[in-house]
Amino acid sequence: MKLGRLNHVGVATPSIEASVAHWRDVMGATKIHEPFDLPAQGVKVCFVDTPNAQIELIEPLGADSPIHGFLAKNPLGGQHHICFEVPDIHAARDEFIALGKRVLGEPRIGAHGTLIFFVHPKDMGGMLTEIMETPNGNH
Ligand SMILES: CC[C@H](C(=O)O)C(=O)SCCNC(=O)CCNC(=O)[C@H](O)C(C)(C)COP(=O)(O)OP(=O)(O)OC[C@H]1O[C@@H](n2cnc3c(N)ncnc32)[C@H](O)[C@@H]1OP(=O)(O)O
Ligand SMILES: [Co+2]
Repeated sequence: MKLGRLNHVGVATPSIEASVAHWRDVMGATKIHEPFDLPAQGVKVCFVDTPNAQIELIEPLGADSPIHGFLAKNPLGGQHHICFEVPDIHAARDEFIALGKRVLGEPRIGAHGTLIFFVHPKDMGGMLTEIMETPNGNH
């Protein structure tokens, strides 16, 4: 596996509105994007730019949201996943499977509009890991 660029740190929250106030007023984030719903992934998303990466705030959307369990255990929310870029999402998926890691589902379109998949935290040292195909032109 050739580690690519850190694209974002996923932070689960019960309230994007409250978290935006924290990242703006406490952390001094200068660029907070408009929140948007991602119903296919069961989350509402808001990107907060940092000087060298991005915070991806995620709030549950719908009864089947995959982050309800996390928030039940962590009511304040917190660091949920980390996302790295790869040039070839299918080759990366095959590599993780060959390494015996549990890849969760097929590659699907994520919040940045490119294909993503997740690797189970229990196979990744406790860190839910998202792999994302590098957006066009940023190889
Ligand atoms: C895709 C749009 C956007 C993007 O960037 O493009 C996003 O990133 S959206 C992010 C939200 N979507 C996902 O997280 C999808 C992948 N996640 C899952 O399929 C589940 O969350 C899963 C399978 C990782 C955990 O599901 P759940 O919490 O319902 O299962 P368990 O309670 O049985 O958990 C099993 C075990 O794992 C521990 N766990 C759960 N979540 C995390 C986490 N985020 N980081 C670390 N560990 C986690 C949980 O505590 C359990 O451990 P145990 O010791 O057995 O209690
Ligand atoms: Co993410």
